[in-house]
Formats: sequence, C-alpha cells, structure tokens
Amino acid sequence: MAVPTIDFSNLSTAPAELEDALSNVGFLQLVNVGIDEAVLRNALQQSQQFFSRSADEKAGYRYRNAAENFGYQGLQEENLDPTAPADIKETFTMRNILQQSFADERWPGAEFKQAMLALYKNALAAAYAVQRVIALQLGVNEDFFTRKHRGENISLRLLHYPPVPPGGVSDKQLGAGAHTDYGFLTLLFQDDVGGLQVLDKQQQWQNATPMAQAVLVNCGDLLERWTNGRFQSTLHRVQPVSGVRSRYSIAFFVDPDDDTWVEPLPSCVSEQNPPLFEGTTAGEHILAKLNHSHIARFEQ
Ligand SMILES: O=C(O)CCC(=O)C(=O)O
Ligand SMILES: [Fe+2]
Repeated sequence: MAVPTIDFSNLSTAPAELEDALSNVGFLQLVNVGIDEAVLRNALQQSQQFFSRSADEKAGYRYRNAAENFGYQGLQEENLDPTAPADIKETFTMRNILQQSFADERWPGAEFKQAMLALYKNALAAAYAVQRVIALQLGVNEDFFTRKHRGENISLRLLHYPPVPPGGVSDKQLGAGAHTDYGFLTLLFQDDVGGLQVLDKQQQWQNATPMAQAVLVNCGDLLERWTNGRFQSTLHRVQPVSGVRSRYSIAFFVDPDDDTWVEPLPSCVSEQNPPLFEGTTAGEHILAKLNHSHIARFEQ
C-alpha cells in the first residue's frame, strides 16, 4: 500500500480520488490545497525555537487539562498507545485559538502566537475545502460538516521528536505509539526526517514518506463512524528518531463541536450494510480518548 497523492486543484479527479484514498488507505498526500509555504515555514521555525528552550522555561507554559487542551507537554507524558511505554515526544497544543483567547503569559511569545494563528487560519480554510468535497461525495449538503466544526475541538499541535541514542529505548517505546486519530480528519505537516508509519490491510507497517509541498491528510474515528466504516480511521505510529537530527511535525486536528451527534449517514447504510456504530456525541468520544492517552501512564 502506498499513500496516494492527490492534486486538490484538479476538480474533475480530486473528489473521487479523495473518496477512494479515504476508503482504501485512510491516508493521502494532498497538494495544491492552499497552504502558504511561508506561513508553514515560519510556524516550523517558531516550533524549533520553542522546543530548544530549557526544560524549566518550557515548564512555564504547561498544559493544564484535556478540556482546555492548550500548552506544553514534555517527553513521556502521553501514551497514544496506552499499552506501550510513553511516547518520546514533546508537544505544544493550541485549541480553538481564533475564538478562544489565552492570556499572554500562556504563549511563548508574540511572534510565536502570530505564526500559529496564521497557520491555524490557513489550515482551517484548507480543511473546510476538503470537508465540502467529502460532504458532496457522501450525499449531504456541502456545508453539512463545516457547520459542525466551528472550532471548539479544532487544534493545532506542534510535535518534537528528539533523537534517541542507539539502544536507548526499550523495544516497544516509540516516538508516538500506535493510535487512530479521534475526530473528523487531521492535516499533518512533517519535515523531511521521516518515521511516520501507517498500518496496511495486511497488518504491515508502511512508511508515510515525507513529501515536499504536500499535506498528509488522514481520516479520524468520527468520520469513520459517520461513513459506517466506509472511510478508514487507520492506525499509525511514529518510530523513535535515530541519528542526530530531531524530527518536527505539526498536526492540525479537525474535530466536530462537542454537541455534534455522530451516527452513520443514510448514504452509507443499507440492508447489506447495517449500521456498525451506535450514535455518540463528538464531545464524549474526544474527551474519552484524550483522557485515556494521558491517564494510562499513571496506571502502568
Ligand atoms: O508526528 C506525526 O507525524 C504524527 C503525530 C500523530 O499521529 C498525532 O499526533 O496524532
Ligand atoms: Fe495521529
């Protein structure tokens, strides 16, 4: 299985290719979706600067709770796979920052904040464009999904995977443990280091090789539920980084508003395809998964 590349500007082929990729792989590389390279570069630069600060300084911007979903989390504070050792990554998460204002002292700096607001805005416009195409493919109104994603569960997350010395980690310890994403879809911007892997239908891990100028897009659990399993929320993980260079990535999680009721759409259900999922609110699903990946480390 290769992760397919789709040119979003080709209106005659993109919708069907998008549907095909989400159904068969759950991941795709999207080009020409309107991401401004300078905005992305600036955000990555700010991310590198922030993570290079001392542990003490970074601790001043700590994450407080899953409901707020904002701030810095250090190495081994999260288990995306609750059955594995904690992830060797540090993160800075920013939820709903176009509408929710966090006090200045919660931000690492004014330039950092400006850079993140710009990327958030740019990524949101791209995500809405993709959602409109998906809606039409699924036989609902074009704005069916965008109306349910007003921002309260949309977040931008900077990730830093420092290199680990050979033999420095146990067998099962990863940069990010195997998991599926919680929401509708995720846009991922990765540097050229590599390490992200996607599980294929033969249960083999395949590299999602970084591709310049492309955004990696993947389907989350709630889109899988809406499509009654037609679109796949695929397991993925990040290998620990060896060598000398750190890996940096930025994820943009596009998740529905808390009160959104998610159940299989009529176009995805038939006599041959009875509903596989019960209805749930998006809020319940997201909070349960967030808590699960943070609480697990206290139980080990
Ligand atoms: O950093 C990456 O490449 C992937 C991170 C990821 O899958 C996640 O945070 O959900
Ligand atoms: Fe993920």
